[in-house]
Amino acid sequence: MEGSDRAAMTDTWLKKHRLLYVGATRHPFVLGIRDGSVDFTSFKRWLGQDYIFVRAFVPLVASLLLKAWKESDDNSDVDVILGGIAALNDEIAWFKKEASKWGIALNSVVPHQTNLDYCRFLESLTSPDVEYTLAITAFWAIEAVYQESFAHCLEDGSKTPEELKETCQRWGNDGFGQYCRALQNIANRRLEKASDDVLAKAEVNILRILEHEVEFWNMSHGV
Ligand SMILES: Cc1ncc(CO)c(N)n1
Repeated sequence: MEGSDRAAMTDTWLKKHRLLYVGATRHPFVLGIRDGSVDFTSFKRWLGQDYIFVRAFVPLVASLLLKAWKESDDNSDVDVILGGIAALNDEIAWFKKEASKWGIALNSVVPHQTNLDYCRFLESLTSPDVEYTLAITAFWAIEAVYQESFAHCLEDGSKTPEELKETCQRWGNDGFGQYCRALQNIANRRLEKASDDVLAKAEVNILRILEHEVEFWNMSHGV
């Protein structure tokens, strides 16, 4: 593929895999939050499982910071990822507060198989053998799905229940949107210079992530 076609590789992939991307970001669970029909039992199931997922996100972002520091040609990558670590620290504190509001004992939540499968995938990305380009592209895709999903629940015309607005704000706010775009810019810059082999792997990872995200929402619905 010619260099010019790679300028925004992530956009090319999202267009190419549009159906799957829409499946991950406009899932019935998300649409249920947006139209107010969501069942709070599903929401609580999601909250407990996502706390487990977010904890498994910590080693991934830590490994990413190390890779950026060692491999990146641009210092500001480390700053962006460090911002992600700070956000994750807030997020974990927020999960604890939110769980107590809903009467969920986080320590006794049993991880669902779907969640374990996704966490195992995250763990595979923490390996030092995984190139920085692959890890940052995957990290962007994971964050982008939540940003796009929850921002949709805050758009004009949405009927998101008051109790769920804070959750939607967490990932749907403009600051998180800017952070996702910063990750996407890093991914695009790296992908532009990547070998065909890395490009092919990065695309496969994005497909896997979108599939995992659909399964994760399905799990919240109890299907
Ligand atoms: C399942 C899942 N995907 C993405 C994110 C974004 O951080 C999250 N918290 N949980």
